[in-house]
Amino acid sequence: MKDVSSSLTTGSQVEPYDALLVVSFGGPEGQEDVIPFLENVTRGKGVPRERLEEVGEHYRAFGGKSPINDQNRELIARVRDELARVGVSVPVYWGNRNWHPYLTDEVNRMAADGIRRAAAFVTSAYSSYSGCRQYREDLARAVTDVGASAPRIDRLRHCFDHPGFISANTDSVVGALGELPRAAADGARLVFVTHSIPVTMARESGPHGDAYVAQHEAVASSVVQQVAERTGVSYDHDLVFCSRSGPPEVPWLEPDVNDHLETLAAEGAPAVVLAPIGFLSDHMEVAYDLDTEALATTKRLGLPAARAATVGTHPDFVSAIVGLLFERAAAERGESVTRASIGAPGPSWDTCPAHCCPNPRGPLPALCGRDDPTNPGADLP
Ligand SMILES: CC1=C(CCC(=O)O)c2cc3nc(cc4[nH]c(cc5[nH]c(cc1n2)c(C)c5CCC(=O)O)c(CCC(=O)O)c4C)C(CCC(=O)O)=C3C
Ligand SMILES: [Fe+2]
Repeated sequence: MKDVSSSLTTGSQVEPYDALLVVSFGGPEGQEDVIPFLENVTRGKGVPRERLEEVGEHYRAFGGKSPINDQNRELIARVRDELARVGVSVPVYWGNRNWHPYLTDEVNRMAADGIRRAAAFVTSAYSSYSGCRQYREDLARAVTDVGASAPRIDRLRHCFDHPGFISANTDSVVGALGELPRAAADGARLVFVTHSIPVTMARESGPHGDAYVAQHEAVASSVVQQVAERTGVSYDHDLVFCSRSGPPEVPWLEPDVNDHLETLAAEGAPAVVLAPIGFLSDHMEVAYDLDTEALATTKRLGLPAARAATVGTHPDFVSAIVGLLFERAAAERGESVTRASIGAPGPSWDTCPAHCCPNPRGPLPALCGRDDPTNPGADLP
């Protein structure tokens, strides 16, 4: 494996890029932001009113402030530190889909700063319409809104398979095992948790379908293996889902984490670790759906439980982001790169194939795919 992050340090490591753009979901910063934020998220999505009110209450209970923006500020600070540490000077920008700083405003700022070509790190590790193409549509809209002065933007590949993402998650699981009562820890079940999505969205995810679940299963088994190497214990594990939305008649991925905890308790599991591998930081889904709701379920069941940390600003995850930037830059310079990757699906791809993660409501312009007319490698359907 070519370690691009430790080679000689000059700005040339990021050529042809002159900026890194972190692209995220965004979240409200106070009570008055909650409704407009939720309107942004759910516009045209057919989310029932009762669900919206319920989720609004989750935000209200936290003072109307989602943890996600502060987490992103912290992540960006650590990425800047890491770039400085390896001697690379490149500006880092931040734009969101659903809240300030909005992507279009940030791309405008990049254009004003003279940025010509940027690499985008999207804070979503896996393939799905919500986590992949929808961000590519957001980028297309931002670039169109800004017009001719907008930079060209390349999205960095999904990070689910990156060794730094896997090892950061392993560290978190080992840490959580250490919080369990000693007698119960060795028999603990590792319960990996991610965001539920509609079954049809899961079926159409990735270049050949079914990528969303396959990628999570691969991460879960890589982490289980690394945990076994570190602790000497081979833990049983499951993949479960949280934060189901949508109308009740539309099937979403199951089992729900709370239902699964009931099952484990009935089977006599001595303890559980909840490992939120589907979330890169402590989003509202983690703060509410896991730390509030699922941990209340374990308490009611008398099941000892610990929640593993999200990768957040773990140093391995921060250097994974910088590694992905250097890897892609080298590939764009025409150098041959070995992609750092762990797990059965193999390294994720730079440019999405034409029908990857389709929009369930019909096609919209999207950057960074083979069906993107602005992409020099376009291979239009
Ligand atoms: C796959 C996936 C990710 C992971 C990838 C990624 O990170 O992008 C993700 C992230 C997030 N989802 C978030 C919040 C919300 N998601 C909603 C609704 C939905 N999510 C969906 C999927 C995903 N969502 C889907 C299929 C819907 C139904 C509506 C639709 O088809 O789009 C709703 C509306 C209410 C509701 O329906 O629950 C809210 C408020 C926040 C911010 C949290 C915070 O504030 O800390 C984050 C990071
Ligand atoms: Fe969501």
